[in-house]
Amino acid sequence: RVKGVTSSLKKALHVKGSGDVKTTNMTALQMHASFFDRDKDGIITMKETYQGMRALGYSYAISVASALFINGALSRKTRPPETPATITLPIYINNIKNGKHGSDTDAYDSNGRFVPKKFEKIFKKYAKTNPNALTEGELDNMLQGNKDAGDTTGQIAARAEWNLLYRIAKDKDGLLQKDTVRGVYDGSLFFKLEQKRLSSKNKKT
Ligand code: HEM
Repeated sequence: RVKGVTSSLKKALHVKGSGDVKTTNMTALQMHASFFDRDKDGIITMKETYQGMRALGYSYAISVASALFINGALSRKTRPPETPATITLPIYINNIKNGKHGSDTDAYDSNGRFVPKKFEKIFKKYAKTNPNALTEGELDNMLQGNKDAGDTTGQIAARAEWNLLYRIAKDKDGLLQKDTVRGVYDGSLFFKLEQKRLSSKNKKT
């Protein structure tokens, strides 16, 4: 259960009423991926990855490249054995834990559940300037520190994930706040950022 969840997240997860969101059947990693499942059918097509990225404010080029890379990397890993491969490279949210790679923070366990201790460790170890935020340099130190030997793929994937995050989620001082990073793990940050963009667009028109 996620307490204090925003109304936008509830809406996005199709939850009605004022109680907590029941996410008992979803791991944090499944919720992270679910933002991109625009039609909520459990599958993320390349088009949906692209649309999700655009909704977060990424450029056309970054969104196209991310859709190709992310779906390219995760479709085969998450496809159920009985399901035939297709060139549209869908990602299957049920099996998203199979998309985990090395050189990460371990804040998702092997089942895709959130591990608070590992999340806290990020800030204890690397947030030297401010206890509750990472500077760009500290983020780089973290990526260096998380490197597993001989794991080029994991290192590239981890760098891509954190660079993408930094781009849209840094504050006006260039800091990645702890609360913000927490929101990436259950996907709530994505819903919040989309909502923020939508409401600022509406104000302009
Ligand atoms: C704007 C888009 C995205 C951003 C900013 C982002 C960011 C992140 C971050 C920061 C992590 C944590 C890595 C760590 O703990 O070291 C992560 C993990 C992960 N993300 Fe995303 N992500 C995005 C889109 C996606 C999409 C579209 C998918 C697939 C549907 C996805 C699947 C995963 C998976 C499988 C992991 C686990 C990696 C691991 O722990 O080994 N992400 N992501």
